[in-house]
Amino acid sequence: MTHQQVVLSAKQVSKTFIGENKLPKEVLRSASLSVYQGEFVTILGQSGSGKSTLLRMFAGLITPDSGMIYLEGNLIEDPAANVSMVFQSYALYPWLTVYDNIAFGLLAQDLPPALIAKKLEGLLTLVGLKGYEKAWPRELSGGMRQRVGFARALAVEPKVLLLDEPFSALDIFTAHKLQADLMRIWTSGKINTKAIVMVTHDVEEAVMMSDRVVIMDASSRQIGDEFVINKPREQRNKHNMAAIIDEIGGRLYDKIAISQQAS
Ligand SMILES: Nc1ncnc2c1ncn2[C@@H]1O[C@H](COP(=O)(O)OP(=O)(O)OP(=O)(O)O)[C@@H](O)[C@H]1O
Repeated sequence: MTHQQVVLSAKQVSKTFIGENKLPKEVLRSASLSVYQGEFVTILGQSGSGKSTLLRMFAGLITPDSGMIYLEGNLIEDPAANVSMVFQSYALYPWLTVYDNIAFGLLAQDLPPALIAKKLEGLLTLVGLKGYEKAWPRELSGGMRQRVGFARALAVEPKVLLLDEPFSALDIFTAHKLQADLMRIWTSGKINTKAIVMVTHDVEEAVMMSDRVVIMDASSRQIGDEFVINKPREQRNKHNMAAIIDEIGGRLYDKIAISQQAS
């Protein structure tokens, strides 16, 4: 895997929201993060530290007050067509079948139904949804719904896939199965996606899946520590990754303690 070429980057982005109490809340302060070709980067950090805000900026869903977001050198200012997002809550359309949910982005591009069917054939098999095309989201388990979420995101062949706690609503067995399937798809070379950025609270999940884990620092409101995970994924397990899981968990704990003291 080559990591030289930057695919996605946040350059000194800042964001202040006006909270429900009408007071400004600074969430990001000149934060920067570059994601390289072939990289799976995970953002960890305490609740409210701005992880999802940064992820939504990468998708073009939130505009920074200052700073820039670039996808392959092009400024992202609006919802980006080449970027797909998967949400914790699945965010499926309940009035559409599994197939139509997955095809939604392609239908929006006005592609002919036969071409859409051709494009989706392999994907349905890849994500384990073959035979479920006519089902309704309400008929599916959480794991299967999230498979639809992944398939819908991948159907448009995004350059970048953004994952906002995609496994956290699932039981641990379903989550592990889906994580393994995503890893298989990601490393299979069958998708054209160049980089994945995930937000999670689960340190073990981050270490098992990522090439690099970064921590959003709630005090500086920037990306703080970074950990490169060099061990090949197929050789990683809970035991041989225990030291790095502990180190990152400890660092995270320290950051939370520091920011709680400051507030
Ligand atoms: N549109 C908005 N309007 C006002 N405040 C917002 C908005 N979006 C986010 N916030 C606030 O900004 C802060 C950071 O939110 P964000 O969702 O980015 O954090 P997070 O690190 O992803 O948190 P969590 O881990 O709990 O999901 C929070 O205090 C949140 O309430």
